[in-house]
Order: sequence, then C-alpha cells, then structure tokens
Amino acid sequence: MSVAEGLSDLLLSRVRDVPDHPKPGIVFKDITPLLADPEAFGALTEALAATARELGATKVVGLEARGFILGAPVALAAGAGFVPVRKAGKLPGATLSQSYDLEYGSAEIEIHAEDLADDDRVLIVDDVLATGGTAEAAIGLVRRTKATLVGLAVLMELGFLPGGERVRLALGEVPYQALVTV
Ligand SMILES: O=P(O)(O)OC[C@H]1O[C@H](OP(=O)(O)OP(=O)(O)O)[C@H](O)[C@@H]1O
Ligand SMILES: Nc1ncnc2[nH]cnc12
Repeated sequence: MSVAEGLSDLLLSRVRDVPDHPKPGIVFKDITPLLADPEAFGALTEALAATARELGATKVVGLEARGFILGAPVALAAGAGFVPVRKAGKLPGATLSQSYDLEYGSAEIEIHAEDLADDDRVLIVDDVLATGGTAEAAIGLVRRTKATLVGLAVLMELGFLPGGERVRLALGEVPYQALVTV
C-alpha cells in the first residue's frame, strides 16, 4: 500500500489550507480544489480503490460528509458496496451509535448495522485524520457488527496531531493507510 511520490505531490497540490476555519487556531485542509480537478480526484479514487481491492473489501464505509464524496466512487471502482456512517439522527432504520470528540467539537455517529452482512470485509474511508476521534468511533461501530474490519484509509493525516498513533492502537493488526501526511 505504498504511495507513488507523483501521486502524493498531485494530491497535496490540490488541498488548500484555510487558516482559522472553522475556529481560530485551526488550519482547515480544504479538499474542494482536489474534487474539482478530475485528474486528481480520479487518481485519489483509483489509489483508494486499489487499497480496497488489495484488502478484499466487499463494503466501503464512508464517514459523513467528506468520506461520502471519497468513499462512494471508491466502492464502485473496487466492485464493493457503499455504507454511510452518518451524524446522529439522520439514518431512518435501526442504528448502532457512538459518541466522539473532534479537533473542533464533539459529535455522534451512526450506522445501519443491517447494511453490513456477517461475511462482509469492510474498509473505512475518510478524507482527513486529525485527532482520530471520528475514525476510532467508526472502527468501534464496525466492530460492533459481525462483519470483518479489513482496513482504514484516508487521504490525509495531520501528522502534528496524535490521530495516527490513536487509530493504529485501535486497529491493532488491521492495516491503516494515509495517502499523504502533512
Ligand atoms: O480525526 P478527527 O479529529 O475526528 O477529525 C477528522 C474528521 O473531521 C472531519 O469531518 P467533520 O466532522 O468536520 O464533518 P464533515 O465531513 O461533514 O465536514 C473530517 O472529514 C473527518 O471525518
Ligand atoms: N484541520 C482540519 N482540516 C480539515 N478537516 C478536518 N477535520 C478535523 N480537522 C480538520
């Protein structure tokens, strides 16, 4: 699951730093320029889909909201299904839910457990790993189902925060991939 230097450079060049958003002191990593560039968005999708294929994923779980934008095309490209993890109160069916803290607040996420079959192999996909709280909560949700968690893949890890260490601890032997670390 190594990442070609050219790909890292392309992806990094399309992420915009927005200082003091959404709160003073936060440097927001804005992926909208990357999404607007079909070459970069396509390369990102293909890189994450290659990971999904390598891990034999049958479902991609995407984390609201930016994880939906990345996860849905990755699922299709890898021949897997897509399952959304949503902020609390949005999913209409029976849910599993988990609270967690963010770099700039706190939140609760939910999943329709019935969307994951017992024999599913699940790759969790998101855009940014910051404190790791969201990903850790999603790992917890998937592990409360009978499906098998096979990996966590993100576009970008904020290396100045302890999120990478936190999710590695939570994942144990399960692979973790950040395409770029800043
Ligand atoms: O590692 P963490 O500290 O948990 O932060 C990372 C999460 O924060 C952002 O989502 P956000 O909750 O802002 O939602 P959005 O995708 O709807 O903007 C980002 O898309 C990740 O899901
Ligand atoms: N600094 C940041 N930029 C973009 N998304 C984030 N999610 C959590 N922290 C973030």
